[in-house]
Amino acid sequence: MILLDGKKTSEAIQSEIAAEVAQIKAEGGKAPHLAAILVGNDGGSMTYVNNKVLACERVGFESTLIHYDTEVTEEELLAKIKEINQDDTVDGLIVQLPLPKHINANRVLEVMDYKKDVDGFHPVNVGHMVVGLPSYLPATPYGIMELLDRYKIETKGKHCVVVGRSNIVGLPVSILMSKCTFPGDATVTICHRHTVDLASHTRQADILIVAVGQPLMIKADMVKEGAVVIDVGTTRVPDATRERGWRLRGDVDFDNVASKCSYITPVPGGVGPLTISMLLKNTLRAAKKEVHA
Ligand SMILES: Nc1nc2c(c(=O)[nH]1)N[C@@H](CN(C=O)c1ccc(C(=O)N[C@@H](CCC(=O)O)C(=O)O)cc1)CN2
Repeated sequence: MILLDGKKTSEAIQSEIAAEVAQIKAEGGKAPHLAAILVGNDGGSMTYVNNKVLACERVGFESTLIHYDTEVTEEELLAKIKEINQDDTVDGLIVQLPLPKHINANRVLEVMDYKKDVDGFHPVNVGHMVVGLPSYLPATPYGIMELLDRYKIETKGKHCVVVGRSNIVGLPVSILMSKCTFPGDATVTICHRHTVDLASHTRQADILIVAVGQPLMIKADMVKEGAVVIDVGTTRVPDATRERGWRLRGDVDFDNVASKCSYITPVPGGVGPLTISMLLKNTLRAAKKEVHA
């Protein structure tokens, strides 16, 4: 079994980005600039956004964090997004998800300038991704593709089973895996909450990607011998033995599944860190006007 080391891969990607940014600056160019909007005080969301800001500093980007109380109105949020759309000093904009229930996330994503949508969630970028036009790929699926690529894992003709159909991970990764690219060219099955006999599907997977947020849902008897297993889950579960009172759990029962796999991602240290590096990569591409002129 080979561990897919997301932390090490993420560090390598960030070093590559930092070198490119240093070069841009040395040639008199400006640093890429990411603006991040956070609403509310959810512990996980605050950690992720703070880590994004720290990662920006590490690679030499500029960043702006805009933090609203949970009570912010949708109108206020939309007005801020429109203001940033017009701000030529900002290359990339993200709104951390999930948003509070009183805010319509689709309206928020649609009002964003798709040229600055470095999360790749705007319908224009989603559509471009589907038909193979230049687009920002959503960071987590992009990270999964990067991991498969860097570890040279064969995907062509393989059966890839994706568990979960979210717009952030499950749906886009299933599209990317089915496309005629490397990694890709896989035969893809998407499973979700209404799938009957989930195990009968997951057991057929050469590549199993799980993104449901249900700790330890995938047990050893649900995985084929020699499968590649990508665990996207990062749920905080109470744990009194830890100083912070919780620990992170993936969707896969790693301790019992790992020995059956050819490759597997750990949690933490698997797909999560790549999400941040691929966001940086998209922001760099935005600054270079590489995706949309
Ligand atoms: N606007 C967005 N919102 C959300 C996205 C996204 O891509 N854009 N994805 C997730 C959360 N997410 C990034 O925002 C994210 C999740 C996990 C990690 C990560 O590094 N996880 C570490 C553990 C970190 C910890 O201690 O909690 C790991 O798995 O090793 C980074 C980013 C939903 N919202």
